[in-house]
Amino acid sequence: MSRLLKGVNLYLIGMMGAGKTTVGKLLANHLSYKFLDTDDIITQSTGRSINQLFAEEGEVAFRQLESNVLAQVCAYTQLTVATGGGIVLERQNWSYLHHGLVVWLDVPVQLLYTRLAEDRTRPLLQDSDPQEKLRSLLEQRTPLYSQADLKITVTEEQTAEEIANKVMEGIPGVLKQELAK
Ligand SMILES: Nc1ncnc2c1ncn2[C@@H]1O[C@H](COP(=O)(O)OP(=O)(O)OP(=O)(O)O)[C@@H](O)[C@H]1O
Ligand SMILES: O=C(O)C1=C[C@@H](O)[C@@H](O)[C@H](O)C1
Ligand SMILES: [Mg+2]
Repeated sequence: MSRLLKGVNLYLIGMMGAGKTTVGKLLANHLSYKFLDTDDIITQSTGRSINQLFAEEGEVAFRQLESNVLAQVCAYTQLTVATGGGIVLERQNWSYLHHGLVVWLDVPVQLLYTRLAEDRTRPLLQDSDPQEKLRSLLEQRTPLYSQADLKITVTEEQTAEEIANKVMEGIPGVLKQELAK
């Protein structure tokens, strides 16, 4: 499969809690690719947590950092990249994402909420009604996530390994479509 992909990067997009980081690491193993996480690169390079960056610099500055990181990452090949949930918001980011193959992990709000209920590391969820916040963010972003090359619909009972396998099974179909263009 990694030969079929010819080193083309795999970008995982989707809401916070969708499993981009968890599934991305497994996919990197399957493909013999390196794994990168744009959120991790930002926190490591700034020495600050995502919460700190949102509080001290604001979301706009965070989005700029995120775009800078993506621009640098896409210069490399053989990468599986877990992106931040909001990477799809900046139009310019799509020109970077489309250098590679873009996979949307589509997870229902109820499941996102269950996974993140105890999590305090996602600043956008520090809201009086986090479930409603997730619903409205997903509604707003669905047209953007839909620009992915491959959509994987995730259900509650699927393990991360099963989801990674589903992505692997979906890749040849996307490559065929690309060749037919
Ligand atoms: N298939 C799965 N089954 C059960 N739990 C999962 C699954 N995938 C991910 N999780 C759990 O859900 C939580 C969120 O997953 P993860 O951090 O991978 O999401 P993410 O898409 O990277 O989120 P963010 O955009 O905020 O970085 C983690 O606690 C992870 O262990
Ligand atoms: O969905 C979002 O906008 C975010 C998701 C996370 O990955 C982080 O990038 C940050 O918490 C913002
Ligand atoms: Mg993540």
